[in-house]
Amino acid sequence: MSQDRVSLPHKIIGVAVIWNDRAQILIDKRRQNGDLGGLWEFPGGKIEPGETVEECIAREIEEELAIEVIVGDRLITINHTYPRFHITLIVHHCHHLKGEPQPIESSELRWVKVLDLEKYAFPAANSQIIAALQQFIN
Ligand SMILES: Nc1nc2c([nH]c(=O)n2[C@H]2C[C@H](O)[C@@H](COP(=O)(O)OP(=O)(O)OP(=O)(O)O)O2)c(=O)[nH]1
Ligand SMILES: [Mg+2]
Repeated sequence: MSQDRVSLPHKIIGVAVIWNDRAQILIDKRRQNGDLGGLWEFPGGKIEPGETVEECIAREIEEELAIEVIVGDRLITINHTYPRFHITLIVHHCHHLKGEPQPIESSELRWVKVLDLEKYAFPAANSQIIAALQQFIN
């Protein structure tokens, strides 16, 4: 059977835009192997059953980066279809509280200004997040 639209898996992801006190955002580089390998992203991961998006984001950030954040307002929700799955990205602003971020599940971390985000290669779904951030700072 061919993989038509409706048969694709749907991932629902909590995504963090983590701000520091210098108005920079934390981005991570996905490992080279696997889906969207080598691209930069905002930290986050799948919402587990029974979990709110805020709980998911706080948990993923602890697991992926070993830091504590305050999860704040929602920036945007994006639906996107990749060749092999559908994705919903629920993106929240977060504030970095404590801990030095560690690249536990990624190959690299970087604090960047919103205006520098365009220098990094992100997955296709992220262009709407970056546009929302550019609007947010204006
Ligand atoms: N965290 C995060 N994921 C993103 C972004 N943009 C984007 O397309 N994604 C996609 C990549 C992944 O397919 C999914 C994130 O879920 P995940 O971190 O649990 O997935 P994964 O591919 O690393 O692992 P898995 O599905 O094999 O368990 O969302 C982004 O900015 N941040
Ligand atoms: Mg993840």
